[in-house]
Amino acid sequence: MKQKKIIVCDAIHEKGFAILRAEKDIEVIDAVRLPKDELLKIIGESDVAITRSSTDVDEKFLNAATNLKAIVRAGVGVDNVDQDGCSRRGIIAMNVPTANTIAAVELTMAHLLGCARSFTNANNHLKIDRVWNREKWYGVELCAKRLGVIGFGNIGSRVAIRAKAFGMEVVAYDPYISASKVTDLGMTYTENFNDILSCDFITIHTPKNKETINIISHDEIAKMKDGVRLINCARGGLYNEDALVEGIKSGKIAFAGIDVFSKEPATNHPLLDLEHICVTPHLGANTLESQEKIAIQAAENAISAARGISYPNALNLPIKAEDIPAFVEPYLELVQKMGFLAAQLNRSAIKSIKLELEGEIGGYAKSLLTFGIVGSLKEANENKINYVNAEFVAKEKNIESKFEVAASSSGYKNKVTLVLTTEKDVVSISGTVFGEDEQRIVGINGFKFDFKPKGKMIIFKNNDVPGVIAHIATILAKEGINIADFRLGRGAHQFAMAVILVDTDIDKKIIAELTKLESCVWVEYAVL
Ligand SMILES: NC(=O)C1=CN([C@@H]2O[C@H](COP(=O)(O)OP(=O)(O)OC[C@H]3O[C@@H](n4cnc5c(N)ncnc54)[C@H](O)[C@@H]3O)[C@@H](O)[C@H]2O)C=CC1
Ligand SMILES: O=C(O)CCC(=O)C(=O)O
Repeated sequence: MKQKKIIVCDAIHEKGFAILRAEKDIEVIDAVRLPKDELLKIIGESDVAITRSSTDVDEKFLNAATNLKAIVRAGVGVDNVDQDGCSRRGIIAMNVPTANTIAAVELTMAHLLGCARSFTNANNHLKIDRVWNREKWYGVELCAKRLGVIGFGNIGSRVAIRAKAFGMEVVAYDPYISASKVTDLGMTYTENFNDILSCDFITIHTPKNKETINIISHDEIAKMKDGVRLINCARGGLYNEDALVEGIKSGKIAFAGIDVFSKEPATNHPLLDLEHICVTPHLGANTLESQEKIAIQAAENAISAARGISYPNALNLPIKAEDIPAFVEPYLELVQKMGFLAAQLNRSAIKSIKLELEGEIGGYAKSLLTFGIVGSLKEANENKINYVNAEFVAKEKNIESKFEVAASSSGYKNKVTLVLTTEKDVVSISGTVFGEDEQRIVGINGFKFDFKPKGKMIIFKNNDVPGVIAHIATILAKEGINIADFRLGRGAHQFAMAVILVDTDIDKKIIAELTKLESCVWVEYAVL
């Protein structure tokens, strides 16, 4: 029997190795101590790789991994795994989502206490400098202080519960959960990010993605209380690191507790030169218990994948290609993009996802719905949602998912409408495919359009009065934003909607300016 090769690229608990070595059909390659350029020379032999945050699964890695079938990220965050690159090469990317939750929660609590009492500094002062100075290290109490929690998932919610036990008042910001998940715990849920910025302590527990990178930067720090204390045990770069350095140097930030850096290992980072900070070298998951659990799960999942039996927590497993005729394929991609767009236009806890299908495409409603769910939930659940678990995750979150098939009545041969209902609003997006693969969005909330689902776009709903286009164009021109395309949809009533495709990223300030226009009903920025 030919053995399958599983390569372990980063340190995992010995129990994981023991599980791998016990299987006769598995050959284990221990590459833990191998320099990363050497790893690339041997990765080509392996069927499955187990990695942690020290190995970037990037273009270089994937180009060298010519025989790889699956990669198991032994942890939660998959921001260092190029999932699209994996999909393009047919490599299944998996993670181990909850085994290190408690470890990360408890390190966050340590940083929270460290931020309050500076005991890491006092420790260094006494042990290294041999100075007994009880006056320099006055702290503050957690009790009766406000803690802002950004991201109320597995880790954020547990940090909040522990902080509450310390007598803290917790305010949570997470647009992708139901408010009751927070309020049922006797905490405050907010949709207004400024409520977080006004807290005494702030901690972040979101994935790292385009929406969360720099979620706290210079402007946000400027709005904070003097003497605020900030913790980041999620990912480097969620707090802009230059802004952190500036804020700590100026004294605006009294103390920071930082476990993660934009570029790791971070042995020469300007944050390390500052006094009012406690840093740890990405230790969030490093407890014996967590590493044992992760290693066991990672090893078991890697074995299943090597044998082709199952791909637990697969992030990118596609629906069986042979069951899908060629004309349906672009619709799968289109529906996923429509879900992703709808979720960006309607950011709130999702209640239901419905597909309305016209034409022959109706015969593939179930597969299309899976892709629609993945698209709709991707933004808030990027670590967890995949084609395999989409329905299950939706059910677990009490999200109703359904479809309706009707005879073609709109004049299109095939048309799909995705209706996303959240606690805040209902957004419907219609799409079709022209020719073999010309995907088009043909409607948003009943307004007719015809544009490609691709790129950076501002969606602007307004009162249908003269001068609106000129006002928008003036604001964008002032900011040096080039308009690539401007599509207008007019409704039967007094409203109109514009889709403005732009060449460069749009920051929050521009959206805020557009919101202030008298004609504006709502405006959102989305990227597909
Ligand atoms: N320091 C370390 O060693 C560790 C770090 N982590 C990091 O912690 C992160 C969170 O982990 P979990 O809690 O297990 O993930 P999770 O998926 O359970 O929770 C993430 C939460 O963030 C929310 N979220 C997404 N986008 C948001 C936004 N723009 N604003 C506010 N909330 C948003 C989601 O709705 C979700 O509730 C991981 O993505 C990982 O990067 C995780 C484990 C260990
Ligand atoms: O890989 C590690 O050890 C860090 C864990 C982590 O950051 C994660 O699980 O997201």
